[in-house]
Amino acid sequence: MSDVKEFTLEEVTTHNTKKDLYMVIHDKVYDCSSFVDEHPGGEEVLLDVGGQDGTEAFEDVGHSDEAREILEGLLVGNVKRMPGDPEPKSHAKASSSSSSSDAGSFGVGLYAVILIGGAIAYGAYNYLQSQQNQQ
Ligand code: HEM
Repeated sequence: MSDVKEFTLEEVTTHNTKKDLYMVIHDKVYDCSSFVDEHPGGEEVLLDVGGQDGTEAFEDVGHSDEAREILEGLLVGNVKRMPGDPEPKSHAKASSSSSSSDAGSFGVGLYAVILIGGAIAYGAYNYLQSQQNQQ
C-alpha cells in the first residue's frame, strides 16, 4: 500500500457490507472484505464491527502476531479525526498495558516476599540447629 489515504469516521461507516467492509483498529483503516470468508473467528464478528472502530473487539480476543500481519496487509489508510468525532478507542491497549504493569509489580512483590520469607526460615532453621547443638 504505497498511497496511504485518509478516511473520516463517517466515510468508514459507509463501508459496512460483506463485500465492502472497512474497520478501524488503532486509528488505522483496514479493508477486511477479502478476509471475511477466511476469518477463523467467523464472518459474523467482522460484520458486527464493519464500518466501526473494532479496536476493542480485536484486542479483547488477543489475536496472534500472525493475525496482526494479516491486518497489516489489509491496511488502506489512516483515520482523519474531525471535530466532534469520538475519541480513539485506545481503552484495550491502555488497560492491557496498565494491567500488565500491575501484574509485573505484583510479580516482583511476590518474588520479594518469597525470598525474604525463605531467608527468615533459613535463619530460624540455623538458629534452632545451633541451639540444639549447644544442648
Ligand atoms: C481484520 C481484522 C481481523 C483479522 C485480520 C483477524 C484475524 C484472525 C486470525 C488470524 C485468527 C486465528 C487466531 C489468531 O491467529 O489469533 C482469528 C481468530 C479470532 N478472531 Fe479475528 N481477526 C480480525 C478481527 C476480529 C474481530 C473484530 C473480532 C471480534 C470479536 C475477531 C474475533 C476472533 C475470534 C473470536 C477468534 C477465535 C476463533 C477461534 O479460535 O475459534 N476477530 N482472527
